[in-house]
Amino acid sequence: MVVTDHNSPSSSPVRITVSSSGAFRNVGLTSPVRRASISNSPLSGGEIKRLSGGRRGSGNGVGGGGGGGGGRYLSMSKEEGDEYVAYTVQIPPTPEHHFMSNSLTSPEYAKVHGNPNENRIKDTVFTGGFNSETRAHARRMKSVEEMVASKSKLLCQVDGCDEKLLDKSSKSQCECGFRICNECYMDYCSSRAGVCPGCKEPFREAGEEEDEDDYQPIMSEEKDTVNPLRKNRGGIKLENNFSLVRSFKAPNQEFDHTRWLFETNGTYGFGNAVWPREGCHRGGADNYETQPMFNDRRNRPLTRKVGISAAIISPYRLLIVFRLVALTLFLTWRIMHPNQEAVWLWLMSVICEVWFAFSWLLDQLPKLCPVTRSTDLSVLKERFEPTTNNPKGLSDLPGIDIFVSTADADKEPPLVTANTILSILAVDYPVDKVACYLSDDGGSLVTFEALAEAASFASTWVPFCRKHEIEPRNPEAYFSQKGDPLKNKRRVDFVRERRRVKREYDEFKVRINALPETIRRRSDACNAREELIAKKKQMELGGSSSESVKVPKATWMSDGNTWHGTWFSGEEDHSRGNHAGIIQLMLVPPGPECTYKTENDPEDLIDSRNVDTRLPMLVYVSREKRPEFDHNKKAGAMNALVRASAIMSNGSFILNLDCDHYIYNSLALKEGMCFMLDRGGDKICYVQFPQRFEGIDPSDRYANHNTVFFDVSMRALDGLQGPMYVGTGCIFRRIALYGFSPPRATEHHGWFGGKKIKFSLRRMKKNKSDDDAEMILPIVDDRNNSEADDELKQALIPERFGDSTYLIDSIAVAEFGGRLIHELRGKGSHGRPSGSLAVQREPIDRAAIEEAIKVVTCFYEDKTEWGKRVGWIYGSITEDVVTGYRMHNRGWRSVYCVTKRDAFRGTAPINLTDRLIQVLRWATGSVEIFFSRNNALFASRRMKFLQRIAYFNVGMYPFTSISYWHTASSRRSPSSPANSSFNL
Ligand SMILES: O=c1ccn([C@@H]2O[C@H](COP(=O)(O)OP(=O)(O)O[C@H]3O[C@H](CO)[C@@H](O)[C@H](O)[C@H]3O)[C@@H](O)[C@H]2O)c(=O)[nH]1
Ligand SMILES: [Mn+2]
Repeated sequence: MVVTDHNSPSSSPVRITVSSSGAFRNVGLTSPVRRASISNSPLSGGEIKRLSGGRRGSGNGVGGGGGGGGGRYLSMSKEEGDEYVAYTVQIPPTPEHHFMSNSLTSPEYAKVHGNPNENRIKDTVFTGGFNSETRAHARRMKSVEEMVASKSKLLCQVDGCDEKLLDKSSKSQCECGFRICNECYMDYCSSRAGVCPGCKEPFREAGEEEDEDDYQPIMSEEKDTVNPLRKNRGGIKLENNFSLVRSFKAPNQEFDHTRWLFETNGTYGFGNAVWPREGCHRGGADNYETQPMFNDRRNRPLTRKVGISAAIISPYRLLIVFRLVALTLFLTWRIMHPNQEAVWLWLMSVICEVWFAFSWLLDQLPKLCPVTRSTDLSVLKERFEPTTNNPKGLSDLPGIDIFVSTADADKEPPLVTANTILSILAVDYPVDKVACYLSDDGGSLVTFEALAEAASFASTWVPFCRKHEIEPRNPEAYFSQKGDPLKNKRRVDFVRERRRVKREYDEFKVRINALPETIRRRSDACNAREELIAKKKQMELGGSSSESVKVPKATWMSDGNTWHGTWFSGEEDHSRGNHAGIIQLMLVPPGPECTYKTENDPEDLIDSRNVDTRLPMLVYVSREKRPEFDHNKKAGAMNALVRASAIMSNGSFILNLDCDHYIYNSLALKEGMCFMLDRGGDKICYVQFPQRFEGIDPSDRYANHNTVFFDVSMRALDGLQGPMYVGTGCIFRRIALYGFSPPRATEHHGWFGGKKIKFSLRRMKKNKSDDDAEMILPIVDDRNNSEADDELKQALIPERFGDSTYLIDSIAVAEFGGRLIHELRGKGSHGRPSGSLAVQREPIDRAAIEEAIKVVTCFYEDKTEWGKRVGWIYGSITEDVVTGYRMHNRGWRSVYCVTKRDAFRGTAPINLTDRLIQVLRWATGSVEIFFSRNNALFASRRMKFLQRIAYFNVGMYPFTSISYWHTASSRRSPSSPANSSFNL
């Protein structure tokens, strides 16, 4: 492996200026192409840091990765090394972190080591945020826990009350589990605005939203069962005003939640922000002496499930029944009336028809209970984002790593990839929580330099998008949009700045499109020079000038180095499928606080005062490729990114995008996170978004839109524990990708899975025999450390994840970041204190980058479970379906997130050949699934019956083609009895 440092004037692709002194770093980028304004500036000297994995030394045996990092780096110059040392992998200072690493043992920590709660208070609780917990709050939490422990289960837990619980049922009044007798409950309701003394939240009934549909009450438009409030509890009368719900349909027939919420008494659970609950305060009609409690809104769910109206679904179900009856009658008739003259043909036709009927049934059954969902971004903002009171506060949202895959710079134009990257860099999510990784399987310099160009252009584009709320944030798509660009734009400088940015983008486009030519010319010149030097040397050594010298035709980078990836000439070690691993940090992780320009520099294209100019971290990764290894296509590329990102940013969630799918709705990430962070979200392994396509002819002649699949089947599957993973546009929970099991699951026993058994996996005893199938999450519990310690060691054995300790250490941190906040966590899972993620990301140090290089080498996966149980699953060319299937098999659920404005948009093959190849590939993948252990016939009990049928059908559908083929070919002969075949 090589570390190259260069100080060549004005020609480096990226110049990263880092102040080595403190926490604040400036990211300065100059364009890779020399432009007058830049090369004149005093800052034009540049340096580039690139680490690349070289060919494994012959002495290094396969699997001998232990010494993988050692001695393979050239030294870096001192100061630059120091700058890198200033970075370390982001590990929020959580109790778990202290447990994992001993480097952070402050004396303070040591003092309180014995008390994990104390520890939590010291290190992770931040004061000041609108919704963040205060130290006092955390203390109270602790005391509540003590109280729970000390008091008998049947007595009221309110201090100073020893009343027996009147309601003998085991349920407590509030979901926090705080038990309270009826009298105290009444007291708290009337005098203290209905706040539970346990959790300091308005009372919410325990078990109100448990399991099966536990993260949202089903809200069906016909049944007004929206509000699970008990209407007459202890004399509290609640006005029944729910009939209003019916009228809250927007003109486009969609249910208007905001109106419903604010214009009725409908509440999201207990404690509505707008209407003080009746009966909860004294006084008569004008009893508004209690301020509406806006804090109560944290009890509103982030998402809701909306049942599809019976007016639509009932006729549909009826139709299915009707068709089923007709089919049965028809088939009986067919079988009863054999054609004696052509028995064989008749038999074949009947078989085909039965098959059609069967596959139709397989297709229809899983569609019986579709759902739609909606999210509430305002709740997300209130709960996790800094507020107007504290605008400088850090966001409490978990980190997301975004993976973009590209494989071939010829087939996947770099301009498209660059645009995708720009749409990601401008996404509306806390900047320091986003990290973008581009996986370049081609190892192409064109892609590399296109990415550097994109990083440079982003410093104009991203602030422009933020300032004027541009949608979509893909410049190509934005500038080619039809319609008035001025719509909804209020700022006076919009027109001028748009014009400037457009001009800049046009130049950017020209540069990107010229890249192959630029690089070729540059390389030719460099190669000619090298040849000349070689010749000179040969002459000096006494050779004749006529003798030709062999100089490899290298591809040259703009900084005067040969490229580590593939060369145009395809030399050995520099060809597709045989090149070193490369990791380049294009944009360093941003600081935690918004950086605004203080004065307006006339040189700047846009006036970015009051606009955050930070850019998210951006990394170029090209994994090592050697001919003797199987690279497993996209799945392999993604797994390399999973590992590299675990070390460099370790976001608890991962978004996967193909290079041709860009973010069309800048709020998409937040929409997806609503599901992950809502009550019950800890059971969700991924949120799949529909794939939408652009540039398809209006008649969609090759059925690129797949409307039935994306708008019917997937919605239907959403009602059956979750849609399949179908590739691009999917947010994963990192630990689900690591192969862990969900915190709790439901098993479906008996015929058609009618009997449900719910259990919590994390509390399960360890004496499970089929350990092979099960991987329990290594929860680091604050209470019983020793036991967790064992479990952790067991689950994280290097045989599973490979021998990178960095990677293994990062797992618990990723798990912590994906937890729900305490108030929302469900049974059997662990929460995190709210505010615990509002910490500064720790910088990346050089060792981390070295480690990241190590984990993208070919041999890292040898003798590990990557691709078998961990990460994207290998062995099928439709890796996506299998990967999702395995997760569902473990009991995870998934969610289908259809947003009003498409979340992502992409391009699809628009010529017949490409489309056929694509469809053939999918069908081949399906057949592979059918004949593998991933056939849904062998699915676990944690899958619902209909869900299994849906997965079974995935493996089954290609076989229908045989029947089609038979029917079609027998139809050609006019005398064929199969002419009467019905047409589905
Ligand atoms: O060796 C490879 C091959 C492909 N890819 C990437 O994988 C993605 C998907 O490949 P593509 O040929 O575009 O397949 P599509 O049929 O368009 O993609 C759909 O089907 C694939 C499964 O067959 C899924 O992986 C995709 O997410 C899904 O969008 C692209 O971004 C490629 O760059 C790699 O990174 N490495
Ligand atoms: Mn594609």
